[in-house]
Amino acid sequence: MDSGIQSSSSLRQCHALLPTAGTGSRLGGLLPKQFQELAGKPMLAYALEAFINTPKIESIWVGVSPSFMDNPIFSTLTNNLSCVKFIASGGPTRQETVRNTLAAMLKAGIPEDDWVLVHDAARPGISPALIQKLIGVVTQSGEGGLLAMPLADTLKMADSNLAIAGNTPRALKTISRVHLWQAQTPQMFNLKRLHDAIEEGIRLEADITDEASAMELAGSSPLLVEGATSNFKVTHPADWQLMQTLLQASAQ
Ligand SMILES: Nc1ccn([C@@H]2O[C@H](COP(=O)(O)OP(=O)(O)OP(=O)(O)O)[C@@H](O)[C@H]2O)c(=O)n1
Ligand SMILES: C[C@](O)(CO)[C@H](O)COP(=O)(O)O
Repeated sequence: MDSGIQSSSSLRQCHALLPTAGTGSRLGGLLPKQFQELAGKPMLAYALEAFINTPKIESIWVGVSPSFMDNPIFSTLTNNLSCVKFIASGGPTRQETVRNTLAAMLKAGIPEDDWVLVHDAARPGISPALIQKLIGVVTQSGEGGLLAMPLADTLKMADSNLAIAGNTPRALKTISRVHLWQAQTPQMFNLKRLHDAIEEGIRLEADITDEASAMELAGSSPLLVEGATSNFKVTHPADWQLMQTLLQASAQ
């Protein structure tokens, strides 16, 4: 990886953005999940290392909750690598953290036309090969895209018992899974266009749960690039256990 953040106007460079201001409420624990130790190191370290080890990534911007900025974990995670910037841009929602970090990147002089790859700190199964695959498809087509997986299971619509604790919901109908994909990250878009799309989504109070949904709202049709099952999001305790087993096995 190059150490600076200079971009030439003739070449659109790629930057990573890791939102890390979540509280990890569904996982639990004393610290937000991205700072908890998973198979020997903080979960955030896996995603950081994958981007640091991807040669096409020029700089990495980590959106941190202002209350965590003083945490010594950040300098130990990267050995003070100058291409990794920790920004006090965390907001109350994921999309606000991403929007604030994009704004900080623009303010710091990253060219508006450069690419940004937004990746959940809670997806430690990402690898340089997968990041490179997304960069290859997106830069070749010139259009934004995301890693995603075609749905493998049969999909059921449940009745409203889902909302009532202790009740077993019933299937009302089966939804066709043809054309259905599960969105992963990274999600790669033009920096300024993504910033503006999320800004607009927030203004409209739209249900934008990932970067692609903000871009869809703005009229784009992002490319779906097949990811990997191992790139799942660590959300619940069972995900943590499974990821720990996978990471321990791959370290042997
Ligand atoms: N206000 C927020 C909320 C989430 N995130 C980040 O967005 C990614 C995906 O979010 P998720 O896995 O849902 O994390 P949490 O919001 O922390 O989890 P929970 O909903 O269980 O509290 C994580 O890297 C998380 O740190 C963020 O930067 N700012
Ligand atoms: C961005 C994401 O990981 C794509 O699947 C997902 O939408 C994040 O959702 P969360 O509810 O913030 O975990």
